[in-house]
Amino acid sequence: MSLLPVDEALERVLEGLRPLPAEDVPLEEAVGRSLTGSLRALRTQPPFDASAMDGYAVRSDDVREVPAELTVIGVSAAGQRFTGTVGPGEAVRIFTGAPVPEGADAILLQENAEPVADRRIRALEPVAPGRHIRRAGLDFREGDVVLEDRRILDPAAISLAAAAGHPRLTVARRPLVAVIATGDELVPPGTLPGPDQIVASNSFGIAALARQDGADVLDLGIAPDRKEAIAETLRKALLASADLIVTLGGASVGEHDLVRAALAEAGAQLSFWKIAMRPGKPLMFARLGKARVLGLPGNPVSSLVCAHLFLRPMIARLSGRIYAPDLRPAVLARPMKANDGRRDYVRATVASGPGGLIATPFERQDSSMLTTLAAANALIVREPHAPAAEAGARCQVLVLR
Ligand SMILES: Nc1nc2c(c(=O)[nH]1)N[C@H]1C(S)=C(S)[C@@H](COP(=O)(O)OP(=O)(O)OC[C@H]3O[C@@H](n4cnc5c(N)ncnc54)[C@H](O)[C@@H]3O)O[C@H]1N2
Ligand code: MOO
Repeated sequence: MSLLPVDEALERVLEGLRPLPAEDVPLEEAVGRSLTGSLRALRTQPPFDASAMDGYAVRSDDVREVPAELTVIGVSAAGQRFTGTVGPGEAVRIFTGAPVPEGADAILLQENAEPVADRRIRALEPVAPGRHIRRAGLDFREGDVVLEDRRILDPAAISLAAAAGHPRLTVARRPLVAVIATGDELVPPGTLPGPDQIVASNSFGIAALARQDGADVLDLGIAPDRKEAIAETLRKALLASADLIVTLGGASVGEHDLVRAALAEAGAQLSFWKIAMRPGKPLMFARLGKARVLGLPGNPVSSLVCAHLFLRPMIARLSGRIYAPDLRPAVLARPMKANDGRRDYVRATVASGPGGLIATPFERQDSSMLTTLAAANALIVREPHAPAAEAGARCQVLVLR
C-alpha cells in the first residue's frame, strides 16, 4: 500500500483551517497571542517636547559662550510642568521626562553646570539647539499604526500597545486541544502499574507542547481499549467545543488498535491513515463535527515527533500565526545508511562547528525511547530513498530547541 507523503499529509491537515474568531483580552493575558487587525495609537508619544536628561532647560543662545551664568526661575518635573516662559539669561531646573518649558530650546546637563549662588548656576559647556529634547511624537503620533495585523504580541509589542493607550487587545482566540490517551495498559504517573502495565506519558508531553504554542488543553484521561469507550470520549471532546482532538495510541493494525473504528462510530470522516514517515507511520487525520482529529501513534517518540510536524502548524494556523519549522543545513558527524520509502526524522544533537552546524545522530532510534528524544536538540530529516551518506555529507536538520 502506498503511503501518503509527509508534505501532502500536512497540506490536508491544514486545508481550510482558519484563525479562530477574535476575542478581547487584557494586556496581561496577551503575551504570545496574535493581533487581529492592525493597532492604531490612541495618543501621541511623547505627548509634549520632553527632556531626555536631568539638568536645566536653557536658551542655547545664552550658553553659546561659556562659562555663562543663568538665573533658575523654576522647576519642571515629570508629571508637573513649569508653566512660565524661559527668558534671556534664565533657566529652569528640569528632570528626565518633564515637559520642556516655553522659551527653552536645549537641555544643559546637570554635570555641565555648577551652582554659584541661591537660584544661580554657571553653565560650563555650550549646548546646541534641540540637544537632549525628545520632540512630541518622536515615538508615534495619534492614529499611527503601531502594530501590524497578525503581529505576535511579544513583550515589546505589549509595552508599545500600553504606551499607545490600549488596556485590552483583540486577538485570535486560543485553540482548545483535547487530548485522549487510549490503552488498557496505561496508568497515570504516580500510580503503581500492574505487572503488565506501563505509565502513560504521552499526554503530558503533547499537552506541554500545545500549551507552549499557546493552546488551551483539556486532558480527557485514558480511554480503555473499547471502541465505544473511545467514541464516548471523542464525543466528550466535541461537547467541550475542542477545536483539535488528539488521540494517542491505538492507531496501528492490531486488534486493540481501535481509534479508527471509534472515529467511525462517533461519526468522523477519515481523511488519511498511514503516512510515509518514521517514526509515526500510523498517523491518522479525521474531521469530527467542527473539530479536527489527529490520531497520533502510541509510541512516545512517534507521538511527539508527529506533534511537532502536524499539531504545531495546526495550532499556529488556528491562533493566526504563521508557522515555519526551523529547518537548517548541517553536515553529518557520522555516516548514515540508505533510507527506505519513508521520510525519516532521526534524533540527533546539533552543535556549531567551523563550517556550520554538525549533526550527530543517536545510534539507537527505537520509537519507544524518550531518553534519546529528550537528549536530542534536532531531528535529521532524511528523504525517502536517500542513498547512504558519509560523515561530512550535507544534511538537513529540524531544530527542536
Ligand atoms: N503489524 C504492525 N505492527 C505495527 C505497525 C505496523 O505497521 N504493522 N506499526 C508500528 C508502528 S510504526 C507504530 S508507531 C506503532 C503505533 O501503534 P499504535 O498507535 O497503535 O500504538 P499502541 O499500540 O497503542 O502503542 C504503542 C506503544 O506505545 C505505548 N503507548 C501508547 N500510548 C501511550 C501513552 N499515552 N503513553 C506512553 N506510552 C504509550 C504502548 O504501551 C505501546 O508500547 O505500532 C507498531 N506496530
Ligand atoms: O512509525 Mo512507528 O512510529 O516507527 O514506531
